[in-house]
Amino acid sequence: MNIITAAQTKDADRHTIETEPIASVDLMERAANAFVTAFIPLYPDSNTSILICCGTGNNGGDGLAIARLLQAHGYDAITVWVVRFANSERDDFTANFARLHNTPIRITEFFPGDKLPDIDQTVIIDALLGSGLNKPLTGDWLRLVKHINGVPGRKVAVDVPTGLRADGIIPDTEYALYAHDVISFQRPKLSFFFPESAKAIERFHVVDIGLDESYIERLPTDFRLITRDDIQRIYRNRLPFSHKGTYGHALLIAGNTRTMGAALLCCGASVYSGAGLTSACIPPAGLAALNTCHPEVMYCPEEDLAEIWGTFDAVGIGPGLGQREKLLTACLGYSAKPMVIDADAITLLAREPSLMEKLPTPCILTPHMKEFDRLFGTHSSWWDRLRTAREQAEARHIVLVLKNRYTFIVMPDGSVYINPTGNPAMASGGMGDVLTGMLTSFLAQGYPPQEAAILACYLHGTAGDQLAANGMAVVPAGKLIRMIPLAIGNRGGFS
Ligand SMILES: NC(=O)C1=CN([C@@H]2O[C@H](COP(=O)(O)OP(=O)(O)OC[C@H]3O[C@@H](n4cnc5c(N)ncnc54)[C@H](OP(=O)(O)O)[C@@H]3O)[C@@H](O)[C@H]2O)[C@@H](O)CC1
Ligand SMILES: Nc1ncnc2c1ncn2[C@@H]1O[C@H](COP(=O)(O)OP(=O)(O)O)[C@@H](O)[C@H]1O
Ligand SMILES: [K+]
Repeated sequence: MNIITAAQTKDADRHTIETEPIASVDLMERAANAFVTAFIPLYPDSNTSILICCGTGNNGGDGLAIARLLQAHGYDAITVWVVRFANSERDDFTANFARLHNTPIRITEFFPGDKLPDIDQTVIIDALLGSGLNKPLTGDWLRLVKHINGVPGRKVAVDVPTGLRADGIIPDTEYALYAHDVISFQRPKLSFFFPESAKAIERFHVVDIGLDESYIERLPTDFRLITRDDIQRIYRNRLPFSHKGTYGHALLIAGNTRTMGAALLCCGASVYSGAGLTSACIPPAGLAALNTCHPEVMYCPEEDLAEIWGTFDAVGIGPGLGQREKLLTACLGYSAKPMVIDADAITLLAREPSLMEKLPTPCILTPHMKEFDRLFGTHSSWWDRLRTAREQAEARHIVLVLKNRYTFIVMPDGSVYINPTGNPAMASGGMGDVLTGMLTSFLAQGYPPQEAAILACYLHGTAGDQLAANGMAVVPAGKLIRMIPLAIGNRGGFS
């Protein structure tokens, strides 16, 4: 799914108005209806007291239409504020302002410098500014947003929280409204996927407002959101006459005395992700544990590595490797084969940059933020970090899996795939080791690196999401492994 900029959204808006055709005020009505349909299940009590704060642009116009529609749905404790801090108003705002006068809803207008009354409503809907934001909040706007942030009510933003940029860098210095819920139109905005947006968003929902989808999908963009459709398209069913040889042999080079669990986790993840065979190159001290936890996995002694290297279809190296990191240097000297490089092996790359010149094709690197900065230098924002990732992936023809709440998969052509699955219950040690096992497994099964990365990241998150939906507040990595076959079986979606 294409993620588009605010300017492209405006363009899709214009295109839909011209070609559907639909009057712009009717499109606003459709957007407001879509908002209300998503809002009601979140806040079903129609006695909820609601304050709707509206600017005088289209975001404010949406707010006025939402007020009228909520009232028609039986919400009868609605108050509307209209803030006239700008000199102008949009036509669709004007039309909806007139329509609101035919309802019993009370409207209070505020002008620059006005004292702001206390807010005691349970829910505050933010329709002040949306994707039209073009400068930081200052003056009366800033004062108002601080006032709203200071009250305990739940905040629900229309399209984008006021003050948050829809795309581009999110400077620390810019203040924004903090929304518990954002109900966004047609597409999530690119900024929602950056950790810096946490100051403005607790969670977001996306509603279809009927813009021309085929037009949107044709718009040029470097950013795509992975969807379940992608998984269904990419995943290849296991065939009736297939056998273990059909699904490749994955080798995991991992583990050390204190971190043997990392090796067990990534080996288990490889087995459960469907590799025909999985071998582990671990210190002998881990053998009893390996055979107990994962009897499916074979042992590859370190000293045999060079000799049997040719039998593997893909190699993952790094989790819990510790001092055995030098094995990476040896591996990069053998014949090239699909590789996943993670954790301690990434740290070694950072210490010995000449090794970066020897990366095989295809190769997937899976750094979290600290590993990424160790490798490519410190970055002051995620936007900068992503720019570096794109430059590096292109220059080195590698796939970079930049792990986070929303993992960015950066492809060798510089395009970025954003993974939406996963949740904070997964924020615990070993989760990345599982991902490395999954990636190596899919590479061994013959998926190209781009597809392996999309499958592994999405299904890793789906497995965690399903466990969280089953009520697990914490999802340990070992538990997640067992859910992988079901995540695959359901092709990335549980109903
Ligand atoms: N296709 C869609 O998705 C649809 C979108 N729709 C809705 O339209 C919304 C976008 O509306 P919008 O373009 O009128 O801009 P909006 O956000 O209301 O701001 C108003 C004006 O404020 C100004 N301004 C900017 N920054 C400022 C600042 N820091 N401090 C003070 N002023 C500032 C700036 O004016 P300027 O400075 O350029 O004069 C800006 O134009 C979108 O979020 C969605 O809710 C739906 O109705 C239907 C379909
Ligand atoms: N809050 C979260 N939401 C979604 N995914 C998460 C969250 N926290 C962690 N993860 C996922 O868990 C993995 C953690 O990887 P990493 O930091 O390398 O863990 P470890 O080194 O302990 O194995 C990543 O794939 C990341 O996307
Ligand atoms: K808003």
